[in-house]
Amino acid sequence: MINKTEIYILSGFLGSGKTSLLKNALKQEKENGRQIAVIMNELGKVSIDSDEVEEDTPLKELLNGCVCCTIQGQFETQLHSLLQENKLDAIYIETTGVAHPIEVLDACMSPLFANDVVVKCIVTTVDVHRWQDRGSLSIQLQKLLQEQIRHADVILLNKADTLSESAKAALLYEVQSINPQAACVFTSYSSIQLKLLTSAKLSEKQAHQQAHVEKQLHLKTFVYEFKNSVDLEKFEDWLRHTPDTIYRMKGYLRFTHSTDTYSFQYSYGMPLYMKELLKMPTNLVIIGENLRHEQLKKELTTLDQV
Ligand SMILES: Nc1nc2c(ncn2[C@@H]2O[C@H](COP(=O)(O)OP(=O)(O)OP(=O)(O)O)[C@@H](O)[C@H]2O)c(=O)[nH]1
Repeated sequence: MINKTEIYILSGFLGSGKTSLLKNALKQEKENGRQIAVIMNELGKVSIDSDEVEEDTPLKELLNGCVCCTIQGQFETQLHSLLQENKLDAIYIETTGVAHPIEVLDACMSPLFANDVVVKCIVTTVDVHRWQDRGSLSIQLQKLLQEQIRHADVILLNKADTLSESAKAALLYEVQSINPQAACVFTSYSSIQLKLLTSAKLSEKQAHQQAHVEKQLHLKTFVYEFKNSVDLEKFEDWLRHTPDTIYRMKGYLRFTHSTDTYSFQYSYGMPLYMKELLKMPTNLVIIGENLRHEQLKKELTTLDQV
């Protein structure tokens, strides 16, 4: 089997330490001899942080918009071309400080290449001082900080060197009450051992262990490749019975009633089908929490019968 390219999503509020983390990770990846590319997304027209990436690392910049809002299509194109032009072990994506992790994950899982990549983990850096003062932020930004923590697999509580032990304990308690599953570490200048990220089979392992006890799980993705055309009615019936912890589905499908390929989008319970002019790979990408991979596979295989 061809090795999939690992994707690491670096999330976290403005100034929380994402670029420091990226620099750190790239240095260690280089020492390990792995081939890495970087996508940097910044809101401004000019990238400042891209100078931090050495010239031999393929770099794509997405400026003047946020992956998760205005430029998702552009992001997918860039990711696709990075994957086609290079043989990569991993891609690091530094998101804007205001990106929402689910939307970024969504953008990484285009049905065009979902089978060639594996999103290893979402890492969220938290500026502990900003967190302590979060009451001064707008409600929306406070909510975003929480969401960035809630959906992370690894959380770096950064700029923690000046915190007292009791302040650390209180902080850890707060963060873990939002996200009990993530690995949480206190850091200074986002300094970590790369293993914390690369061994983040973590989320899969946790998912597996916890599937038996029905605890809340992390955000997961699942890709199914259809071999055959599908009966639309049965497909819609299946959709109606999917759990509401599935936030998003997208892909390309062929139906028994037509020779065309359809693009399929599904969010907030609403399916949308559109005729595709090109022949696309019939992948279905599913994003959600508590995804039961085996169950989904079984159900989709049943639909996928001639
Ligand atoms: N004192 C202190 N400063 C830090 C620490 N980590 C990062 N900084 C500084 O905080 C600033 C922001 O860090 P970055 O790594 O650029 O953070 P970022 O999340 O990439 O920032 P944006 O790209 O603006 O969203 C920089 O000036 C860093 O040098 C830390 O642990 N302690």
